[in-house]
Amino acid sequence: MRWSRYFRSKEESDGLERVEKVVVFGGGSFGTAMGVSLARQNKAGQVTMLLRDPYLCKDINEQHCNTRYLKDYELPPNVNATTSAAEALAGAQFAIHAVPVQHTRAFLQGIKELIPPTLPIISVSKGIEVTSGQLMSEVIPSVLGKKQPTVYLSGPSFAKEVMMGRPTGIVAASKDKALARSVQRLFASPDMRVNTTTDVIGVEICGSLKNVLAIAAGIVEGLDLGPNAMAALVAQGCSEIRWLATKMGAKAATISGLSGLGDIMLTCYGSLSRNRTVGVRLGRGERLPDILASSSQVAEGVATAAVVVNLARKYRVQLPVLTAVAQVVDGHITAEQAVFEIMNLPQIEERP
Ligand SMILES: NC(=O)C1=CN([C@@H]2O[C@H](COP(=O)(O)OP(=O)(O)OC[C@H]3O[C@@H](n4cnc5c(N)ncnc54)[C@H](O)[C@@H]3O)[C@@H](O)[C@H]2O)C=CC1
Ligand SMILES: O=C(CO)COP(=O)(O)O
Repeated sequence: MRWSRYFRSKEESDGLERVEKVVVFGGGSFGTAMGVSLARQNKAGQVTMLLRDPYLCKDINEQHCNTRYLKDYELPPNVNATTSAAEALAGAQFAIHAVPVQHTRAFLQGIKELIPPTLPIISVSKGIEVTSGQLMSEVIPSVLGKKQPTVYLSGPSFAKEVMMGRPTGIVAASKDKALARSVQRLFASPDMRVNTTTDVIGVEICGSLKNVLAIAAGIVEGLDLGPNAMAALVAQGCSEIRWLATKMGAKAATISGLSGLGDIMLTCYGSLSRNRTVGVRLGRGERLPDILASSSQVAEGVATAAVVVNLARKYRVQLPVLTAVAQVVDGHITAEQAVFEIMNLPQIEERP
């Protein structure tokens, strides 16, 4: 970066050091990690997490530890937690929304009277609401109104790595360019690079579908099919995501960027992925209800898989891998049958 640009961006970031309070909706691993990332670089600011569980609040406030989701990490002193939405929202200048997609509507409906109409909501949740087929960029405005400022933050970013301060690159997507730049400056740090884009749909659909593809990658791992199969599967999955995302209006640069290819690679190959882990266990022959019952963390791809079938129909695209995941998840076929069916599809010419 040229020095002149460095100093310009420094000036802008100094402005955001005046952010005194950020509220985090949801006290799981990613809400905590992103809140901590902000708290570390702005020690004079306050990060307040809004949780449902008073015992977890007590641990966060007294032991400075999220004992349920990230028990191996100490939280900075300027991170606190409350179960009171009024207390959490009072004076907040940004809200990070990290409640799982399927619970977002009910959660926001419950607190919407307390959310100021000018408060920017930064959604980090990745998935599609099953009941409506909507992305977060549709769900949030449908509850809070179209005028609520919103940004969608996505990209390859495991919560634990963010907690460890490892270098991470993400994308802030908003139709409001100035707001996307504010969020870029808010999160940018020596550990975190943040790109901006106006391609909200691209960022959101890639972030949602990569979770479904990661389940497929886990299945290949669990069935021990080997690296040839894994590479073929991930390449096919990338094509399917590109076909659907393009029809939905996503830009090519988004699909090949951090929130597309970047997050596909992380989630399909990274052992920290919950979606991939669900796939590994399915591939090893475990039943989905048992897998879900034994995990306290959300794997958004399980719910999103169900919606993919409708999207394939609506946008008239064939998505053999992604729809096979849906069939395995809903118990129609086993993981072995899915592999057999995909391998026995007609041989084809490469498609653009
Ligand atoms: N963990 C990660 O590495 C990353 C997660 N994400 C996304 O962030 C979102 C949140 O994920 P995590 O924090 O990892 O999940 P998590 O499973 O660690 O925690 C989920 C949190 O949501 C809360 N919650 C669940 N149902 C709720 C309800 N009805 N009302 C209010 N709160 C509720 C839980 O109590 C918990 O605090 C997901 O959409 C995920 O895809 C995005 C990037 C990375
Ligand atoms: O979205 C993620 C990383 O970018 C996290 O993936 P999992 O939800 O599969 O753990």
